[in-house]
Amino acid sequence: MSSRFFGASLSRSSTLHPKFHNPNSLPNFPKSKPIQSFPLTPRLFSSISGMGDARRPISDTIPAPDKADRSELLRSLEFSLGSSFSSEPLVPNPSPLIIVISGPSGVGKDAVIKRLREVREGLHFVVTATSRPIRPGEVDGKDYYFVSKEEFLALIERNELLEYALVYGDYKGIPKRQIRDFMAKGYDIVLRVDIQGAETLRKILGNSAVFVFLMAEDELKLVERLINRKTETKESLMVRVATAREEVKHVNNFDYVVVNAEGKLESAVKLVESIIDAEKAKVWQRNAVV
Ligand SMILES: Nc1ncnc2c1ncn2[C@@H]1O[C@H](COP(=O)(O)OP(=O)(O)OP(=O)(O)O)[C@@H](O)[C@H]1O
Repeated sequence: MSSRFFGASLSRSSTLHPKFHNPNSLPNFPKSKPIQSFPLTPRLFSSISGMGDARRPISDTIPAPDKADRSELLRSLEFSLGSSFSSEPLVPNPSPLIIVISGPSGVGKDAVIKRLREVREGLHFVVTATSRPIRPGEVDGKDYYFVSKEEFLALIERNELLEYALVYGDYKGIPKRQIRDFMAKGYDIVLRVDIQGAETLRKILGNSAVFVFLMAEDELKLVERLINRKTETKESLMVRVATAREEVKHVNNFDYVVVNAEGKLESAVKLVESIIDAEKAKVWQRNAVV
């Protein structure tokens, strides 16, 4: 982690997305003491002594606020303080975040992410690469990046995947390049992974990413949600529910837990947004490097 105010993270990407960052307003922070804009030390006194009378009280050189006009007052304050007032932002743009959203099957990961995509700008939802054949209705580059098994193995070989797994005979993995490219443009990155994937990512990214665990309000509601979705056979239902029981025990490896209660999807999405907002306001930023 490094500080938004004092650390190396002060040098920000200059390729921030134009939609939500004005590149002209990018702060050009000095390398040291970035928020000490008003040095009230020797500089002040040297400028006053330069005026001829070091013993003269500072207040004598500044017109009364109710008599002087604003620009005159500003100028004399600047003169007395020995430097002009900067209109550069005092707080630099926050570092792009990596947000890992996970939780048991049926908790609503896709539902939360779909809504987040609608309500929040500046997020990039990572598209996973897979060696599984494309299914009817799926779009390459939107649902997944569909690659052959050989291409997938080449991605592994070239260390181009942040994390990958073999799921029911098909490879699935997170392309690093996609994350790098979007972070360089100032986007925050959202990764949707199962609990095992989240555990692997925690080992790789440590505290440099934010880990959010989605939870249902109770076990019964979670099972009902899976039944209502009508996507599972009785066997897969059994496996998913049994796995979910185990998975909720892993909540301690996460930074935040968000309850996606029945009929309260909107509140869950708002809470995820608040987590992102709070993370962006942190003095000590998690600077993820992929
Ligand atoms: N807050 C909610 N209230 C009621 N129903 C919900 C809520 N959130 C999600 N659902 C519904 O629950 C079902 C499961 O949600 P979803 O498919 O998003 O879960 P998931 O965590 O992505 O599951 P999986 O890991 O199996 O893909 C869906 O039918 C979805 O519409």
